[in-house]
Amino acid sequence: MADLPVYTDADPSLAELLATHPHLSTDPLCGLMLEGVALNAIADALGTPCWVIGANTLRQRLKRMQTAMTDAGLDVRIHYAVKANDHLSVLSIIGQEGYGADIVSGGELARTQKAGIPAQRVVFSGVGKSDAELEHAIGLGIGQINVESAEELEIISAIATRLGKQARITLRVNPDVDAETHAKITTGLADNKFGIPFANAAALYARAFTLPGLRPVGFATHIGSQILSTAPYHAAYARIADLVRSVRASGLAVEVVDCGGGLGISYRNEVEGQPEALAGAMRAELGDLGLRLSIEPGRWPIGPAGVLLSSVILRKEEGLPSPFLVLDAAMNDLVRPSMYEAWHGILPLAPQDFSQPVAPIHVVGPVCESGDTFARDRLLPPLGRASRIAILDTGAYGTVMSSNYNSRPLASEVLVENGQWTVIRHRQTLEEMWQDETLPAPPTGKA
Ligand SMILES: Cc1ncc(COP(=O)(O)O)c(C=O)c1O
Ligand SMILES: N[C@@H](CCCC[NH3+])C(=O)O
Repeated sequence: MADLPVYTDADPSLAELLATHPHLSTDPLCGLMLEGVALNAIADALGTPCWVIGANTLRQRLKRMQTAMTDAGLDVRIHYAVKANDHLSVLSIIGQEGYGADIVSGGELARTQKAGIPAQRVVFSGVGKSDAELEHAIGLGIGQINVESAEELEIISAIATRLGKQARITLRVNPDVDAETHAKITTGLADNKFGIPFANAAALYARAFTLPGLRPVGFATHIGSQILSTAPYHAAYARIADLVRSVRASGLAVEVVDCGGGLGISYRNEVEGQPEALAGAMRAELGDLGLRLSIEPGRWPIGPAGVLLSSVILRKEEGLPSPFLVLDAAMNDLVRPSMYEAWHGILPLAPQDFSQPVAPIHVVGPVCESGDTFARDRLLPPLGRASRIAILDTGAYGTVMSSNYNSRPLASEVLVENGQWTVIRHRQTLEEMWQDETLPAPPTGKA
């Protein structure tokens, strides 16, 4: 793996995007295909916008992660980060394949249970777990709680004692390491809200052994998301290894280290994070300590597996320096470009569009914000009203970050598996959008 992301000024061409997305292909009659299924057929049946996830891509990428760990001689448990894509169909694949889950809320915990992932395979992270969430998790016998503050340690001890249970905990340590990613998704710097300050971790770990209702088993760390270099992983794990050695020297047992998630993918032309390099960092820094290791990947396994299908509502070019392609998908569907200036590949669906000359165009949604922009000056063939496109690499942090902004219904979702496609969520109806709202009761008497 190249240690640094490779950026060039040029956007990848349509052919290059196809080459870097092996689950996508083009057919001379059907156009763009995902895992052998024509995306136009899905859009014909369900309309757009519509999310499509390739189950085999998800399975293969998880398997590649597990194999990378095994090949490095490591015993590593994979806890899929539910926040990346929490659909029950996705979670049931995770459960069937024998992986565990990393959760950050009671809602995510409930989803893992509904999808059949045993509570013992679930790890609970997060900087502010409510009492009710902790009670539920401890009551279920959750596999591990990653404690993120001194106060939370006391709260968990009190709740577990009240329930007559032992909570298996690690301390999530903030190693103060720069993950070299977007500031909004950096979590391992000292002034980020996450984790226990490195300098306090050993003393707090010792305190955990003195509190009732706790079974301290080790440490966790997670330095951020969309990480493309292995250097930050080495730096973070080296610090955790130092911590393990020093608390062991003081006579305390350390059984596990949870190495977090964060491995990045190639959205534009970056070299994607390599599980083998991650495994190498884990082995180099933590491999000789006799620990059981785990990871919490979200984006890497599922990001590339998904696309968002959309149709062009119209083209707007009169009197403009640069034309606009207005889609029926918007920032309420996929917020990443507006929130992080994220670059997502865009491919046309029609077969003939792959051989047309390309020209720059701004690609926007219909929401009333200028930030509702998917791409600026994107080189695309001459698309117009009713043309369809796929926005790539939207399997992670896509549907889960959708909203009803501008009273736009949530889009439908499809799972492709073994050449077949199934609707896994129908487009939200207007009634479903407002079903939880109530009108104030009419006044009953005179004022
Ligand atoms: C604690 C924790 N674990 C795992 C993840 C998953 O990260 P990613 O999707 O980048 O693998 C996150 C998100 O950054 C997280 O906060
Ligand atoms: N939502 C972010 C990732 C956040 C990771 C969670 N801690 C994204 O879309 O890139």
